[in-house]
Amino acid sequence: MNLSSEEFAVPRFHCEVKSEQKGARARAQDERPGTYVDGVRWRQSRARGRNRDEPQRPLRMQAAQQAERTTFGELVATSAAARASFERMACAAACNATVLLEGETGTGKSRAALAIHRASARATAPFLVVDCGALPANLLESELFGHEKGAFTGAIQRRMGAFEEADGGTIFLDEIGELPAELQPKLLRVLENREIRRLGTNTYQPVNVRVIAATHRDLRAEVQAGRFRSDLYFRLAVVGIPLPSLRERTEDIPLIVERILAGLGATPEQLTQLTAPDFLARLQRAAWPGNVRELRNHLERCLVFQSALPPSAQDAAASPVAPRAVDASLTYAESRRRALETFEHDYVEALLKLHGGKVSQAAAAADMDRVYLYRLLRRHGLKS
Ligand SMILES: Nc1ncnc2c1ncn2[C@@H]1O[C@H](COP(=O)(O)OP(=O)(O)OP(=O)(O)O)[C@@H](O)[C@H]1O
Repeated sequence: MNLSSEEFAVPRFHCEVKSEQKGARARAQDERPGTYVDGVRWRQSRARGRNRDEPQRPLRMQAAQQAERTTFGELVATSAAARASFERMACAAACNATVLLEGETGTGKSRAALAIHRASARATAPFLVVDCGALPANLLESELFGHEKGAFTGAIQRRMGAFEEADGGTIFLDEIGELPAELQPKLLRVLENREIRRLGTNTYQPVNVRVIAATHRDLRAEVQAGRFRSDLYFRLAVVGIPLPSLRERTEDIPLIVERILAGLGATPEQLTQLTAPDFLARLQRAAWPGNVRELRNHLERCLVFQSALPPSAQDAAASPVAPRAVDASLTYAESRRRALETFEHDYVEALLKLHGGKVSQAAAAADMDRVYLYRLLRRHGLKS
């Protein structure tokens, strides 16, 4: 097919090809400038397999594989959507390609990245995490690529960057959608040429690192809006893995609840109480904007308060059992950790509410670092 566009500038996503049950469908992505085939505007085309069985065979194989994989690393699921993601993770582990994990906050992106690394040939080499949203551009550049002594004020000694430290292993670039614009071409270069340049030097050195990136943003929309470089997006999304939100797969909730409670060391009585059909049905009806992380935090609160709390933070805070929050059968350290988690959650939730959702204002009023407040909000599933 000979496609030509009306103008020289084309949309960043020109055409989408999707496999369907009986073949594939290609569809134009943007009305402007439009796509023309022999002078006729083209919107979509379908391609079918040569015989009926041809497209069915891989689909059947895929279905059989999906039926088998209900876990990947510490992630568990039974829904078709999550199992399809697990299959992709397994494929990603078997190769060296760059991976882009896309999903809302708390859907398990960090755990998926670690599990891919652990299942890969690089498992015994380092796994390094860099949060691209946590640092200003100059510090992030040094964090990623390192710096020479005197490269900038305060660079009192030479420092290795994460890419060098992760040599032979994997680097996990969390919140890649927050990568400052000035660093985007630098990361692109690393992905294309597999070489880095420390701040303060003019020479490039080779690196052998597998990149897994994650974002809670719709990165394609960021590209369309001109905030994220399309060439970098395509370099990152060689293997794109979507992680579905919890509300898109409420059938996974019982299994996930069991897994989380076991991990939290729930007693058999607590397990019975918190996996009772009524309680699970309530959990399945809740919204969980913070996804599995929020569900996990809620279950932790249930264990602390020794009660099947209704799945709403406000209800939980108003629970009459709150004053009996101490469980002396736990170690002091564990009990303290859980109480602190609950306090942190409730504090930052109330703080943000008080300041109408304005993070900078809330951080200033609470005398907290804004980046730290963001981190807390994300950890507790209160902000994506
Ligand atoms: N399918 C799952 N099965 C069991 N636990 C899960 C699953 N998905 C997520 N979790 C748990 O939810 C919590 C949050 O996961 P994780 O930190 O990987 O999320 P995330 O998507 O990286 O979040 P963020 O975008 O905010 O960084 C972890 O405790 C993780 O173990």
